[in-house]
Amino acid sequence: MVRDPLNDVPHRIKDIRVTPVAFRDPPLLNTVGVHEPFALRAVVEVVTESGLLGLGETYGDLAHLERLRLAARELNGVDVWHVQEIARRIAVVLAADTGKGGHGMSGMVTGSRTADRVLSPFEVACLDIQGKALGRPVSDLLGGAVRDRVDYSAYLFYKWAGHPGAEPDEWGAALDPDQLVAQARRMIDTYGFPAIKLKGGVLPPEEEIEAIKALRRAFPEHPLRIDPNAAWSVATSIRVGKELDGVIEYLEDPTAEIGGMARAAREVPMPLATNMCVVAFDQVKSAVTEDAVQVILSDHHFWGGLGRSRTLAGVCETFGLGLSMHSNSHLGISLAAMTHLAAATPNLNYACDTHWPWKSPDEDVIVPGALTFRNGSVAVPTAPGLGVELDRDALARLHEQYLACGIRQRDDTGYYRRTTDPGFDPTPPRW
Ligand SMILES: O=C([O-])C(=O)C[C@H](O)[C@@H](O)C(=O)[O-]
Ligand SMILES: [Mg+2]
Repeated sequence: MVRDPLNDVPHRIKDIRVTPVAFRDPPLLNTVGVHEPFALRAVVEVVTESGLLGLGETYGDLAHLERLRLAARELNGVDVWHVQEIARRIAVVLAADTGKGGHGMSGMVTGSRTADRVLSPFEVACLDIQGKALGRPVSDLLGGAVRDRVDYSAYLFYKWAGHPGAEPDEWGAALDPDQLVAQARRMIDTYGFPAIKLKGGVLPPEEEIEAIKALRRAFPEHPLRIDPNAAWSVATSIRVGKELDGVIEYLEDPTAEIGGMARAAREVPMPLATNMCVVAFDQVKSAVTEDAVQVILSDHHFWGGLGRSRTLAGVCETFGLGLSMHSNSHLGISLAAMTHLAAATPNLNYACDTHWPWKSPDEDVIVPGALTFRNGSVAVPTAPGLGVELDRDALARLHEQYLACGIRQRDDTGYYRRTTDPGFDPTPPRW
């Protein structure tokens, strides 16, 4: 007899645990400041009456944690197949939420929807359980993998040699083109990444243009991108865009807002990409009408999970937009989710972002071995669900680290002011 796992055992939610964790993070510079010594994440565990465990990962800022816990209390008894009911309950409980408080992006992504950010880890955990119930990988639940490996890009950052007052880290300083090329060389030698992204908006644009040109000379075959997180005026964006004609595959968020991006897009020769001015479905219409962006970087952490990210992919396909993938500092549960999503998204036509190389290999919440990089790509897990297993000892260690580190909200600007320049003002446009 063929077992019908959908019907013979209900997979109703019995318990949800939300555990904040902290892991070491190098002093990576961006236009709003610098990464603090620890990055925060939250691990969401959903347990069903049938005894299955699903995993999700999301931001670890205190305001977000409080919302996750509020939402978790509403979800007991819901069947993990009823993600729409989960979304409805979360929308109801957050209806009066003004969206205030950090959520892990240090002010760089501000327009995403609170309910979508909260839904995401629960949805991923439910998909993990659904996959385990059926004995199928999450990519199968999303329509099936169209590739068995997912490409990621080398995500370069300007950085200090070490955190103020600490020893230099293993990567050392990267504050000029030669040091960035050395950073890229090391990252590509180690991981094999087929594309390169530079986090810009840190130094005057002329210096960042020189860095991109140095990367082009050193890596003639690698597609390149630069992302100043809207640090430039429209005029500066146009100047840099023209200067980098034929050098970069896309220019990511050179300037703020759909209107600014639209004006820049009319003048620059390459596609403009965004994970800042189109971060929710209600922003797509004006972006398309104004032809403000040609590539959207999806991110299941703020688009409301993997299912809604597949919907975004359909929207991009409909309007002829390119699709790439954004990341923040993350652990293995997120990497697994990103990999399943990318595998099951045929029109994801760029190497995805990942902060993975910046994380110490000995710090994660999953049992090592499920996700490995080869030639810049990760094999799509084929085990049921996400295909990763929670390492409880590691979770406890990183939770202790969270309690000890004292950081409760990502604050790149505050850290930069405290350590370097009390008068630092990241208000865009900086150039
Ligand atoms: O593409 C992006 O905008 C990002 O990756 C945002 C991140 O917060 C990045 O700027 C960082 O880690 O500093
Ligand atoms: Mg970006």
